[in-house]
Amino acid sequence: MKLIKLKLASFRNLQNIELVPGKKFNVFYGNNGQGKTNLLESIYLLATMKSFKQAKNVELIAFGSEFALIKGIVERDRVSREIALLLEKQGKKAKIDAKIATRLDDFFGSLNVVLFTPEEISMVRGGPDLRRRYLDRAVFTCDLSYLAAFHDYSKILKNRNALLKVGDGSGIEVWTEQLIQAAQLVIERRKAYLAEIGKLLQGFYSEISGNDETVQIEYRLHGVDQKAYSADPAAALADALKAHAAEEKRRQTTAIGPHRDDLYFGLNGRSARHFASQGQQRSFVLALKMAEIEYITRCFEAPPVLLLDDMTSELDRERNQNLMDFLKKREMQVFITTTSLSNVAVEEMEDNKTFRIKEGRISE
Ligand SMILES: Nc1ncnc2c1ncn2[C@@H]1O[C@H](COP(=O)(O)OP(=O)(O)OP(=O)(O)O)[C@@H](O)[C@H]1O
Repeated sequence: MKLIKLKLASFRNLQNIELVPGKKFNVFYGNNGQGKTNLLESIYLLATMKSFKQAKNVELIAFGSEFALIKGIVERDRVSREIALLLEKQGKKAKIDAKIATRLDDFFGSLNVVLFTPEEISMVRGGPDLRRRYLDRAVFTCDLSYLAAFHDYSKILKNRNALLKVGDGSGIEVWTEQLIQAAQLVIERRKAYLAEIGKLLQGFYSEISGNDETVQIEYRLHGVDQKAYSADPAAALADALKAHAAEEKRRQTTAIGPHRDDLYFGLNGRSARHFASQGQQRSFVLALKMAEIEYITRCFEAPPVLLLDDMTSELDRERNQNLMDFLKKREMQVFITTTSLSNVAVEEMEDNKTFRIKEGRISE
């Protein structure tokens, strides 16, 4: 999977861009605030329809403009397609080969991306919502039907919460039953994904850290007994909801379910969130991303495009070198941003293209 052309109009500070990236390493350099991250954000949007900064459309459209346009020509198995995303203040419209994309699988899967930014260390350190967001997006990439399962669950949860807010609890059983069913579909898919990623994680962590530390990744049900869940998921969820009934009445919201679950990241048998150093946490996230790259490569039989935002300044020399070795071995297109070319070992990157970004303009 490769992005062979990118056109931007009125996207943030990138007013008018036409770019022909190379098939392997693409390095974008420039001072702070010139548009490097904006460029990666546009590619991410083209793949996922979402901003990795959770930005609203009005923030993505250049100041003073009414809309922004992101257009890319992508190539997979020697077939190229044009993806276009029109961002208006009220919404987004996607077109594939000039036809409006109406179904999910019209749009998704033409371009897959994996993103690594310095901020993503907060996935280890921060609250569970960041880990759930990562997990849901990762599961969805290879399993489009996950989105329907996730939306079903969210709808039922919303209805159940609405009833908890207004009523005396009557009629809740119907929603509880539906919630239990929908929750299982979400949890099972998340767990299945983690089982696969878990198998790959250790190898990549060792590769990146160059030591023999051990890593673990596990799904953590919130307020539900893990063993009871393995034996009988529906009964375990029902029991947990019963046990939380008083709390639910008091707080007027559903107390357990996938919307509260978390991921556990372990390092040498201890919580990476609480005990790992910054460097170890960074290696953990990077290993997770490498595992995701491998997973996507297997399910699409084509590697995703990797977006590395200003990451070279974040890793030490040895980890950097290990990352470079990983990238060199793969037929994967990579977009790297950096403040200075001296931060990245361009001379080691076979088949590289460098671009300078200044005040929203890109030159080779
Ligand atoms: N909607 C918008 N319209 C015009 N300019 C915008 C818009 N949103 C952000 N910008 C501008 O984009 C610039 C930030 O770009 P970006 O985040 O890509 O910087 P960067 O080159 O990655 O810098 P750093 O190295 O500091 O991360 C800022 O100058 C900001 O004012």
